[in-house]
Amino acid sequence: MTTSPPDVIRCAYAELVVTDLPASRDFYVGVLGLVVTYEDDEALYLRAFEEYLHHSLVLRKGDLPALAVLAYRVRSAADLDLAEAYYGELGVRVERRAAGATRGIGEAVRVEDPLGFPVEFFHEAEHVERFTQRYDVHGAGALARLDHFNLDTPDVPAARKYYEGLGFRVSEDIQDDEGTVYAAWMFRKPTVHDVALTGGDGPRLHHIAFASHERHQILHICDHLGALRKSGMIERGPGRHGVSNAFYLYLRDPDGHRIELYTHDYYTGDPDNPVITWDVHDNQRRDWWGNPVVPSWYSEASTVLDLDGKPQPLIARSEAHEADVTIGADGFSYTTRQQKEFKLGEQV
Ligand SMILES: O=S(=O)(O)c1ccc(O)c(O)c1
Ligand SMILES: [Ca+2]
Ligand SMILES: [Fe+2]
Repeated sequence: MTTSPPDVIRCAYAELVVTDLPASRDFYVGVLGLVVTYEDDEALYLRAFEEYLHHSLVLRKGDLPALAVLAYRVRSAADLDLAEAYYGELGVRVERRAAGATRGIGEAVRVEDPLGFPVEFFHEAEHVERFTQRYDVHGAGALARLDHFNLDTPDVPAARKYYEGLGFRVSEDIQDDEGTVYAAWMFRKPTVHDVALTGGDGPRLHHIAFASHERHQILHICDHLGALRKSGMIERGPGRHGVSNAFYLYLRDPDGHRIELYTHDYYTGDPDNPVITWDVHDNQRRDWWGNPVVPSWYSEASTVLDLDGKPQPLIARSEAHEADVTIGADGFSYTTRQQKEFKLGEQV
């Protein structure tokens, strides 16, 4: 590459296609408590309480549940020209979008990246009220901000190299002793990740995650779903991750899109931040208490659209799938107590 990459600050918003806007509003606003910046019959523009840009999530009505775009904020308007040149040199499809092409977002560059994902780079965006201290509207399950995207992609080392080209650094990854890489977490903002690469058939969106400040907010959302008799929307957790150390919960929205609620990972901002590599057979890597990862978490993910709104064809992962290597939902693995012996986990 001769051109410099755009200076990415952080993951900034995602646009999901949903089939039933009122049902989605009941979940994202009624249960998750996200703030409606703007809504009409076609779309909902939502933000979490600490966010002052127009939105961090767009839900657009459509026939096929899918990811329409992942957006990263760049440091300056000049980075849009860098993005256009960088992706032009990569030989992928590049579109320049005028300010307002997406409500609340300024001029942008939208690409089909080398991994097959629709990705947008923007700098300008409309500022709206920041609800950081609007405790009068927070509610018990208040979410603070968008934290990361998690992407299913067949070749994790290739995806890692592509994101390193964009200036992302690895904070943690999962490997085996033959060097197969099952997942990697990469960041621009000084937390564990803005993007995670999960080895699997792709391109697919595995999840998007919102961060809360405290575990009790995540637990309240579990209780709230119970009160609505919608506890079935809980797919995995609540629990404590090994990777990232975050307390987590995974929900499936009315269309099956996976949303993670996440709190308390750690600071990664120094240049010598140590990389943590986990053994795929360590059953505390994905859940610090060793709870099994439910099979659907390994196998299911959202369709991804190209820039014409058409589903991207999938490329099958050729390396081993983590779910197989750990024999079902983490069925056989070891804990530090039983070094190298296998602990028979619960089969779910
Ligand atoms: O399950 S893992 O501990 O590997 C994990 C860590 C951080 C995440 O954001 C995640 O989705 C999954
Ligand atoms: Ca705390
Ligand atoms: Fe996550």
